[in-house]
Amino acid sequence: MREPVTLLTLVGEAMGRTPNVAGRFFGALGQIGVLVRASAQGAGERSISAVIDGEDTATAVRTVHAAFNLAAQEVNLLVLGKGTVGRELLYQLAAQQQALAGDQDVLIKLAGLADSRRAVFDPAGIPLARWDARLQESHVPPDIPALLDRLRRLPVPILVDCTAEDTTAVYEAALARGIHVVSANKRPLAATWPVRQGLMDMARARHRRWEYETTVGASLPVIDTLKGLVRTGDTILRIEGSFSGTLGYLAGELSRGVPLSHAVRDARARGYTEPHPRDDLSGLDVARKALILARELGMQLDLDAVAIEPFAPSEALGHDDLERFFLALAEHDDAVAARIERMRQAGRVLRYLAQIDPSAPAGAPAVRVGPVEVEPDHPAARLRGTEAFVAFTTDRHRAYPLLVQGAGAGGAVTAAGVLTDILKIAMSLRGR
Ligand SMILES: NC(=O)C1=CN([C@@H]2O[C@H](COP(=O)(O)OP(=O)(O)OC[C@H]3O[C@@H](n4cnc5c(N)ncnc54)[C@H](O)[C@@H]3O)[C@@H](O)[C@H]2O)C=CC1
Ligand SMILES: N[C@@H](CC=O)C(=O)O
Repeated sequence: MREPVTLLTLVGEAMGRTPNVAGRFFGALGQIGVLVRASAQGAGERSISAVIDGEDTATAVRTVHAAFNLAAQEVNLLVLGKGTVGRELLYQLAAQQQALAGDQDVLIKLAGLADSRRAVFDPAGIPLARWDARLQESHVPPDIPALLDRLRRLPVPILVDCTAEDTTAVYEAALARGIHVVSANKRPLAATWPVRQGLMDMARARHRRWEYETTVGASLPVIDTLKGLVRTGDTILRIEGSFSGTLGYLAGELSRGVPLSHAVRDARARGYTEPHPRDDLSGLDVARKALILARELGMQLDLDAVAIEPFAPSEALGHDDLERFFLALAEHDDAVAARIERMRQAGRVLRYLAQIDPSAPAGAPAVRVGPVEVEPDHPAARLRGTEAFVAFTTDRHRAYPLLVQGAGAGGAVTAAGVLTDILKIAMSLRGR
């Protein structure tokens, strides 16, 4: 037995007549990885005791209080990335923290924050008005395993991935430690099927949540809707739509006569594009989204099975350096403008569409993404700005596809979707 130990006792009237008191007590401790070394139930049915490691005392007490609604449910976040989405998430948290604690009994704390160069961690919670300064003051490099080790000791630990990196190893480390994951980042979901499936299995085996609603259509309820259709036994016949806020925005700007390179600069400045806009213009970002949806249907595909036609000429997309990239893109401004004008004269508009066809014949790609010249009566023709839409044609929604439509990119909507995913986890632990 490790020493020192703590005897944690839950005391209450009428315990013997209230169902599942012991389940909630031990379940709450198990959720945060606290080991119960010994346990006993009082003969008078008014107390339950557990012997736990002394170092777990504070966390265990807070967690048990929350499990019995004696205190707000504390949730502890480690946020990776403070770019467009991460930064906006922190602003929204700062604005909502008090209301969530008061109205929803959920106390969301920022335990840690990391960018690519440094990290800050404070188990008492980093004040949300000071996260920027605290990170600037830090000289600590982002040692992710060490940060996760500290996070897992706190009630309801959640890793929030607002980067655009390959973070599959980070998720593995988080889930192995019993940490929930919320992703805005599509890359781990678009990893090879065995890697993605391994993470899903790990989350399930450890009863941890992995939420990723914002990876397709920002805060639009695309993934929840699809999961609902699949779980209730509907058969998905086809999914199609315009999945990219950036490409929707660019198509609109081009049709107003804005040169391609200017419109892309503008979309990037507005926070719609991926960190490198090449990922949008090449079709890769839409391909990842389409793959994420296809996999929800159980289609065991990898990214290389997606047929991708780029939005902009591939030869313009080679440069890593952004200034050189924009210069190369500008060389194609006139040709792209001429194509848009030809479409306008023919009464059509340019859209970038994705199609998922689960029963595609052998040899034909089941998932394809690419530019399409659509007629004015096509649902995509009416999209404005960053609007995205996803149409689900199913056995039950055969005559009229089920449509999800709205802003598909941008810091504010995406961060709100990430916060919603965090709250889903917190609320489910409160039984709501
Ligand atoms: N901007 C949008 O409208 C939407 C973005 N997303 C996704 O959200 C993610 C973030 O997007 P943005 O905020 O727009 O990108 P961004 O480029 O503005 O921010 C990414 C941040 O991650 C940081 N970072 C890079 N490597 C890191 C590491 N190893 N550890 C910690 N931080 C690291 C970078 O320093 C940067 O600040 C991307 O995966 C994107 O696909 C999803 C839906 C919509
Ligand atoms: N770059 C993406 C951001 C959201 O996923 C887009 O424009 O759709």
